[in-house]
Amino acid sequence: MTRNPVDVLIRRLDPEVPIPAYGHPGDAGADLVTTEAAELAPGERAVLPTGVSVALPDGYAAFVHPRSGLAARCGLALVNAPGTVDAGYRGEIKVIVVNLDPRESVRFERLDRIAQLVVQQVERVRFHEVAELPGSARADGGFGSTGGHAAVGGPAGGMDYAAVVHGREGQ
Ligand SMILES: O=c1ccn([C@H]2C[C@H](O)[C@@H](COP(=O)(O)OP(=O)(O)OP(=O)(O)O)O2)c(=O)[nH]1
Ligand SMILES: [Mg+2]
Repeated sequence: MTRNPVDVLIRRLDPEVPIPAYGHPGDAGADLVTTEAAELAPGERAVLPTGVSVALPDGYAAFVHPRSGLAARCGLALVNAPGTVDAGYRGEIKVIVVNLDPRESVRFERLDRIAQLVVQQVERVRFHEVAELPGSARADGGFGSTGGHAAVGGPAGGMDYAAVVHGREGQ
């Protein structure tokens, strides 16, 4: 089943820039181009303009993701991947690239596709401060803890999540 597309307003700041397009049906990302040619030495980074700005509907955000082909072929990464474009941002979308190849420079021509934009619905949350968090199977096991000794504490032990949240409403 195909869902209706979400409408996003876009402004071209450069008349030669193509409207971001999905390569295939079902693709998550629409490609962004750079309007400036650039050459990055190994380890060098740059903030590249894309020539577009957007107005996303409330409740959405757009994420600037790397293109895997450039990552595999040239070692190109996005410093802040994925870059977050807020619904209220009306400025030009920029792409913060870095050349991670230790030896080779990477060169872009004007209008080369350098990144892809993924538009997603995002939740807005309310934070409820509590003295103790409910238990969980993972508990405080952090990086690399899976597969070691068993986590202490059962699922949601000792606290009714909904009661804590709803019990505090109106306070
Ligand atoms: O890859 C990116 C990431 C962000 N932005 C724009 C849109 C986003 O809404 C704004 C701010 O980004 P972010 O919140 O990540 O940066 P910040 O350092 O937290 O800045 P601010 O204090 O303005 O929120 O910059 C881009 O154009 N490209
Ligand atoms: Mg921010």
